[in-house]
Order: sequence, then C-alpha cells, then structure tokens
Amino acid sequence: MSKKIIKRSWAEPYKIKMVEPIKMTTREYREKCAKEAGYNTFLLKSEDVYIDLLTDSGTNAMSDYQWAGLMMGDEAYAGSRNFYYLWDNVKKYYGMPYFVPTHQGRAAEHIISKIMIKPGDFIPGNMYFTTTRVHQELAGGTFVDVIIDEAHEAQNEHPFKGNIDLQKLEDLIKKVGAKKIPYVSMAGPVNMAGGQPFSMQNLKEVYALTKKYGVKLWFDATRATENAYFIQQREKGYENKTVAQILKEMCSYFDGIWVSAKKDLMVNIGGFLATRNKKVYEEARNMVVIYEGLHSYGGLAGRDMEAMARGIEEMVRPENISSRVRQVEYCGKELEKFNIPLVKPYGGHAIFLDAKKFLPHLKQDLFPAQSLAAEIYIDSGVRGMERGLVSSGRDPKTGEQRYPKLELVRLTFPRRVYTQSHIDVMVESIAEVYDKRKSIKGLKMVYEPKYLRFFQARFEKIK
Ligand SMILES: Cc1ncc(COP(=O)(O)O)c(C=O)c1O
Ligand SMILES: N[C@@H](Cc1ccc(O)cc1)C(=O)O
Repeated sequence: MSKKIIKRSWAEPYKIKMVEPIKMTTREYREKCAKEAGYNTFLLKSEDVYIDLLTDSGTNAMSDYQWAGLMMGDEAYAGSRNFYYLWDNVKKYYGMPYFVPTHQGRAAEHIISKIMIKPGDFIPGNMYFTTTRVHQELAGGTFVDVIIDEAHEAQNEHPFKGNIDLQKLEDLIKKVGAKKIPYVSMAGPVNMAGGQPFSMQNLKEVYALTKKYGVKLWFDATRATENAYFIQQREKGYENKTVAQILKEMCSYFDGIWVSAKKDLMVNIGGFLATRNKKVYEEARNMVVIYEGLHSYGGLAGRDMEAMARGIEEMVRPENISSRVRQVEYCGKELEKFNIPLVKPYGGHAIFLDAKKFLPHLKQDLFPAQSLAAEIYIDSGVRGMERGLVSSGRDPKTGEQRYPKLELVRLTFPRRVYTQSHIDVMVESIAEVYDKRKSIKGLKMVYEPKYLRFFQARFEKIK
C-alpha cells in the first residue's frame, strides 16, 4: 500500500511560452542608479532592475487566452462587444448588476468619492490606502481608521487582521452621526496592513451594524480573490466552498465595489466600479464621460476590456489563486530561515519586511523602510517599495507628518512572472543586507511633492 502523502509542494500551474530577458548589473552601477533616483525605488528605470517586486499592479503575465482576446478587441467608440462581455462577467462573478469601466482603480475611487462624499463627512475604513484616502480627502472628507488594533502590530498572528473593530465603528457613528458617514470603506486584503484579509464573520457583523444605522458599505475589491482564498483556508464553514462562491457571497453584503483590475484580473491596465444602487450607477455613468471617456469604455480600449473579462474567469480558478498565495508564502518561509523580521501572517500579494525591527538603530525620522528598500536594490537589483512614514504623508489640515506604527518594505509578487529561483536569489540578498544592517545610516528627504509624496520624493544618504 502506498504511503499517504499529507502535504505536497505547490508548483506554477502554467509553463513559460515567451521570455523577457533581464539585464544583469553590478553593485557599482546600482549605487549610481540609486543615487540618481534619489533613493526612491519608484524613480528607478525598470531596465536597471533585476527582480521587480515594486508592485503586482499591471505587472502580471497574461495567459495565452487573454493575449488571444486582445485580437478580438471591438474598438468601436460606443457599445463595444467587449464591454458587454466584461459587464456580464462582473454580474456573474461579483454579483453586481450595474457596472462602469474606468482606466484604473483610482479613477473609480475618484468618481465614487465625488459622488458620495460631501465636505465635512467622515469615511471609516479598515486602514487607509494612499490613493483611496487622497480622493476621499480631496472630496472634503476625513478618513477614520477603524481596523482592529492587531493590524498595526507587525508580528501579531491574528488570522484576520483586516477585520473592522465594530466598537470603533459604532463609536464613530454615535459621535458624528450616521448622516455624516456616506459609506464605510472596506478593503480586503488590506494592502497597507501587509495584505491581511477580513473574515466573512466580521463582514456580516459590519453589514448588520451599517444596516442598523442606515450607512452604506462599499468594498475596495481590488484583491478580493485573495481575501476569498484566505477565508476558504482559515474560516470555519468555508473550507468546502469555492473561491468563486466566497467572492460572490462577500460582494453580496456591499452596496458597491471599486476595483483596480491591474491586480486580481491579471491585466496590464483597467479598473471599474460596480454597484447594486441604480442612482449611484446613473451618476457614475454620467460622470465617467467627463473624466474617462464614454460609459462603454471608460478610458480603455476594447481589447483591454476583453483581457479583463477573460482575467475574471481565470482569477477564481483554484490552481491560479492558490499558487499565487503559496508563492508569497514560500518567500516568507525562506526569509524566516534567516530570522528576517516580517509582517505575520504572510500577505496575499506581498511579503512585508518589518523595517523597525530590521533596523532598530534608526529613528523613524531617518526613514528606515525607505533606506532598507534602497539598500536591497543596491545589493542585488531587487526592487521593493517603502510602506511607512513616507507613504503615510502629511495630515492635510495640520501639515504634520503622520507617523504610522508600521514601517515596512513591501516585496510584491506580480502574478505568473517570477519563479522559485528568483525568490531564492532575492532571499539571499535580503539575508546579506540583514547581516550588514548596522552599516545603514538612514536618509533625509530633500524633495517632497504635495500629493502621494512616496511616488516622487527624493532623498540623500546620511553620511
Ligand atoms: C487596494 C488598492 N486600492 C486601489 C488601488 C488603486 O488602483 P490603481 O493603481 O489601478 O489606480 C490600489 C493600487 O493602486 C490598491 O492596491
Ligand atoms: N495599487 C498598486 C500601485 C500603487 C502603489 C503604491 C501606492 O501607494 C498606490 C498605488 C499597489 O498597491 O502596488
């Protein structure tokens, strides 16, 4: 009788059909590049990057099915066939009857914020996201963080660190009044918390609370498939449900969703908003023609919408979503072999290094995460992103810097792009930087743009 295999390794559920060569560089060359980029990984040229873990946004490898779909683009100005196919899939997989395409996620955030928020409003959410919050603020609103406290603790192993703290939410509703809250903004998994999911139980409770007070509930469903996968893996009662069923159930509690299609849908560009609220839909459908283009293309080509529609079908496939998350998990486990401090549990889209623990000798004003991201790039050409003080920015009212508890470097995995050997090389580089961590002295900011400063800020090394 054969021995029962308890656990098998995962492997990529695809094979490589076309390759894109990457440039190999020297440390000396990368030192020059980093300096020229003001020690900001967003300002590096991509051709100078070896393994690009800046983001999983628009950097995914499309399947042959998606590439074939590009040839089926109906590039009519109005009423393209691809638009209707995409709309059908939004209905089928997200369960939302009304749909408006946009060129990417923040365009949908802009439109929702403009429609729903009045000056003086408050928007509670499970931790801020940079683009989401800036649109809420530009519309005159104030974002209020109502995520559970555990989410702000890097090493806390709570399985659902994306949960909303119901007490914090109810206290806010009582304090400012339901009329001042246009909607609760829930994201899953929570990007800035380290890619942490919320549970279905928590969602149901948030839904009941918002219903009680007559407050709307909206969902940043950009990586909702990953959240659904974590629910399947971690929450009792969901182990036998498919990711597609869980996604649909999640969406059933929301009034509407916005999505950056550049993530779950595995395309290079695209976004949308979808809702069950006809009035909001009609306003959004009208507003999109001012900012994006006609409501049947929203700034996208017909072929882009075709790739998105096909991407929706692929994103929920069990082998796709599990290999995606397990690749991140593999990276986390390898890093832990070198005692590298990480956010736990591992995220859905990324591994987050805990820069406060990695560089305990640096005060937050010396930008430990920004410094660490730059050092990793210099060591090996691996590009990550700062998610700490720089990303947090300034309070628009007081102008003071917002000091976040989490000071992190994000190493984000584009879908279907890198192999296990890339991860091994990246892990070795981080282990090497960890060995030399005491030599890192920090950075000072020498240029600071007004909005979303992390994208364009420049730094100099402290000597
Ligand atoms: C959770 C989340 N919401 C919204 C956005 C905005 O999407 P986009 O980059 O497509 O504008 C992003 C990425 O920027 C994101 O990660
Ligand atoms: N949404 C993308 C791109 C992005 C990156 C950083 C941001 O703060 C905003 C947008 C990401 O999370 O990677």
